[in-house]
Amino acid sequence: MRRYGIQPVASITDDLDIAPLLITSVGRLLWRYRSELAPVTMLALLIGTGTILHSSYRLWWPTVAGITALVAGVLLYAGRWVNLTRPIERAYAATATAFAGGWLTTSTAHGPFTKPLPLVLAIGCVVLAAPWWAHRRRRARVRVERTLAAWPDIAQAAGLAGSRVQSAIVDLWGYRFRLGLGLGQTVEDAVAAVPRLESALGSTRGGVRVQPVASKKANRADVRVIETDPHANAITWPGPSITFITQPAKLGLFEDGAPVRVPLLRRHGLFGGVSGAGKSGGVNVLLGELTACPDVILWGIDLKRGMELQPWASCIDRLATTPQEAEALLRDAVIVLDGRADDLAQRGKRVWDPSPARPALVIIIDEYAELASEAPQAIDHADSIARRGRAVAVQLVAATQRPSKDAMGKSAVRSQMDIRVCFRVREARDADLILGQGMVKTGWHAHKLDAPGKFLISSPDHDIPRRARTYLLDDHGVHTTTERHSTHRPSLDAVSVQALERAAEMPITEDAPPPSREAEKVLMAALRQAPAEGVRINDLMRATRMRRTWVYQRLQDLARTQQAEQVSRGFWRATPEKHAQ
Ligand SMILES: Nc1ncnc2c1ncn2[C@@H]1O[C@H](COP(=O)(O)OP(=O)(O)OP(=O)(O)O)[C@@H](O)[C@H]1O
Repeated sequence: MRRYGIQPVASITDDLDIAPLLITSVGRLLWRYRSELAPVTMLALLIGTGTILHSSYRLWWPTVAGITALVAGVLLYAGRWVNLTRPIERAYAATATAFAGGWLTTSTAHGPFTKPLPLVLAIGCVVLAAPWWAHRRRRARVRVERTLAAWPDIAQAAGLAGSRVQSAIVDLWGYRFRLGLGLGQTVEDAVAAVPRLESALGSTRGGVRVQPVASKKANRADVRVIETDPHANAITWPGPSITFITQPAKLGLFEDGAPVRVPLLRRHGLFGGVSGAGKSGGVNVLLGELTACPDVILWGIDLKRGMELQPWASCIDRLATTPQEAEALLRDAVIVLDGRADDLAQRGKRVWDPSPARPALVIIIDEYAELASEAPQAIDHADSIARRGRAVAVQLVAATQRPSKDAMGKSAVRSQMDIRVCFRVREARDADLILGQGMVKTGWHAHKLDAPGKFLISSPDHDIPRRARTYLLDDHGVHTTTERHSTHRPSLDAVSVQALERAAEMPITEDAPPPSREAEKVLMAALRQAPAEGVRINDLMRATRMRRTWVYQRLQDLARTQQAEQVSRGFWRATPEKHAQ
């Protein structure tokens, strides 16, 4: 009994020990549920502040009212700055601020416990708390914060002990966080830890991606956890995202739901991937965007008898469906290019700024490999456009299954492609052909893309292998888009038209053998006689009586063998050393 008799004393002592523990636990709970408790905290703060203001600064109520109106207005109109991206979120923030500020203003003047202020506050808090508690993004953010709070344990389990979470962003599709890697850990270590991370973070298999960060810092990695896959279903094209080619076009969505924005002006594009991977789908989206621009004129080459591009015919200014037509089209594109180059030189300008009156010329070539095999002459022109077209806004977009050297004809075309869109390829190394040598090794695994329309993009703005999916523009979509856009198509500008007319009048063909050989002699002589500042291409054309393409091609050849050099833009002469020899 005695033993039991001392029990209460012992329990009092225990209670005293437990008190700080209890306070810490309650504190921890309050901190853990701070987001859910925010409306209660707000209510307490308002009563406290109202009491202080009423007792000591009663006359300040107009200031409180003014600040309230200002903050509510700023939230409503500029809430984006504080990550309130949706209008409904901004409206909520402004309403809550107006209510809290209005209540505080009144209680500053009359006292927080003056009737009916307590009742108004209670009702207001309950009404405003409901959307707060229900808000999906807030709840997701809290869930992610709680998951990442356990990061040291997760990192330990995944073999990344010592790494830290530096920042996290929650979006519609999941969340991503920036990882500061532990001493000596690399992005490759983080990539290798992906299956363990998936398990430790409780995500689905394949739901975690690790990427190097854009700044290329070796001790950082971006981890993306996909909870809802935006690529699970086809994403319908939402309509054109641009009205001028100067704006970046949206081609689809990345896995985090972010749009794939690509500036198109002064860039050549290559779309590659196996049959059925979605190249034509990608080209359709591109056409949907470009046909919405009144400062772009479109030409097309489709040697599959127009199967792919014919549906766009009403928006395409010129469509070639046979090798002969393709060759003529590209030859004319080079003439346009030269005409524009001359026009710029005369105006003392360096680049052609597209406008509806002077549109950019974009040439879409479906199945480029077929062009290379069926119209090899055309490849010379394509090569010329790829090399010199950017400044004058004459651009190429080529789609092909496998852009090998054979299929692409001259390799210059491939190397000049600034935007590479790689759909699924059969073998890993094929991605190198589309994206560039060595890309597969650095994580550009296009062979792992698992659905049509999924792609990797490499361009000056996208240098990280992030999976994306193009929007889907079905036949009906193409039909309605062409109907809508065909009424706003521009015509070819006067400079280009005149260049084409002049060329049509010129009797000499560039591939007639005897005059060509004669012309080569004349060209070399003219270069040798050129003054120190060189001779203009126009003068060389006149002297040789050959077209610009021919002259330009020979000059390139002579430059390669160091027999001629470009002194300044458009001025050439024979290389002095060779001349002296
Ligand atoms: N973004 C996408 N989302 C969903 N499905 C798509 C997408 N893109 C393409 N597809 C589907 O994949 C099929 C094949 O696509 P597409 O014709 O574009 O492939 P391709 O690479 O051009 O093939 P080919 O080289 O044989 O012309 C389409 O019929 C379409 O149903």
